[in-house]
Amino acid sequence: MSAAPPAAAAPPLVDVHGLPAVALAAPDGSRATVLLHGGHLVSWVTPDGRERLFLSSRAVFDGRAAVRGGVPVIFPQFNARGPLPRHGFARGRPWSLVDARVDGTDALAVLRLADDAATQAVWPARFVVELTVRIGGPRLDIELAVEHPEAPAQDGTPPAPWRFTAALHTYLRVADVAALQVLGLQRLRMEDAVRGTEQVDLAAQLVPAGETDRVYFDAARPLLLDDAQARLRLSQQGFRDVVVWNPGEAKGEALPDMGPGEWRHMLCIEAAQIGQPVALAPGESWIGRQVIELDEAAPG
Ligand SMILES: O=P(O)(O)OC[C@H]1O[C@H](O)[C@H](O)[C@@H](O)[C@@H]1O
Repeated sequence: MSAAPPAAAAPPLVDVHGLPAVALAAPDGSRATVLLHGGHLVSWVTPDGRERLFLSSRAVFDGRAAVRGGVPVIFPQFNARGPLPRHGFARGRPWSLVDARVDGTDALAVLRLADDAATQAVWPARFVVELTVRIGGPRLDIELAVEHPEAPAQDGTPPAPWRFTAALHTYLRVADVAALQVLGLQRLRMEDAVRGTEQVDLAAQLVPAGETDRVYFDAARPLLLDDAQARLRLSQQGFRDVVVWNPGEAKGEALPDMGPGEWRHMLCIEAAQIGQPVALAPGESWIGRQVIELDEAAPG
């Protein structure tokens, strides 16, 4: 898909390891960088100057592969739960910049991905996906809007309903994955891909120990991530499920695009829609959002 021209007020694109990106700067000093490749947020810096997202030192920026870190957009299929390549195709496609500006105390960017010949070759659906990244204060707000347009495809095929799963696959930077806890997941139905079990999680907190790969379903309450450096509050709307992932030592060291030992400094807490795929008829749309806030009462 060719990139749409940015809106008049949009800042010039910057270069991130050879890929075009939009750089956001809010009046309070918070900053973010979003690659057009994948609509991929790769950096979020809070006003205190601290990077809050993990980005692998060996991330591949070749304009095809998914970047290891930041916030990959997973659409229209989560993981291997369908016929498409793992995690769908949105994270490997070129998105276009629709808007980027300062809005009061915030800075925001809007990026768009629409179906084209390449997506239709693997997934015969007409779609428009818009990602809005908004920063300001100690807060990151990411919205994913998915629309089923009413118009027929270019070849005249009438629009038909389709279903998708999705996630904002957020890689949080943590001091030490073995010394943190996630609160708010108790009493949720959970699929544990490491143990191959499905159960209701009764633990008051999740303390990742080794490889962790879990889907928690119908996670309605906000989560807290406490580590030595900060307390983050994560909330979501639209997305019903939460994924918590860390590859652990053996798989983390084996990932070709993860630097040595770096798996210790990341934890993915993903706002996801997995258990109940969303069905959209022509003209319908769906919105999911993940909001991450630094709790300033905590140390760090
Ligand atoms: O390596 P990727 O394709 O980016 O996937 C990374 C991870 O994503 C999700 O969190 C899944 O639950 C994991 O099973 C998967 O390993």
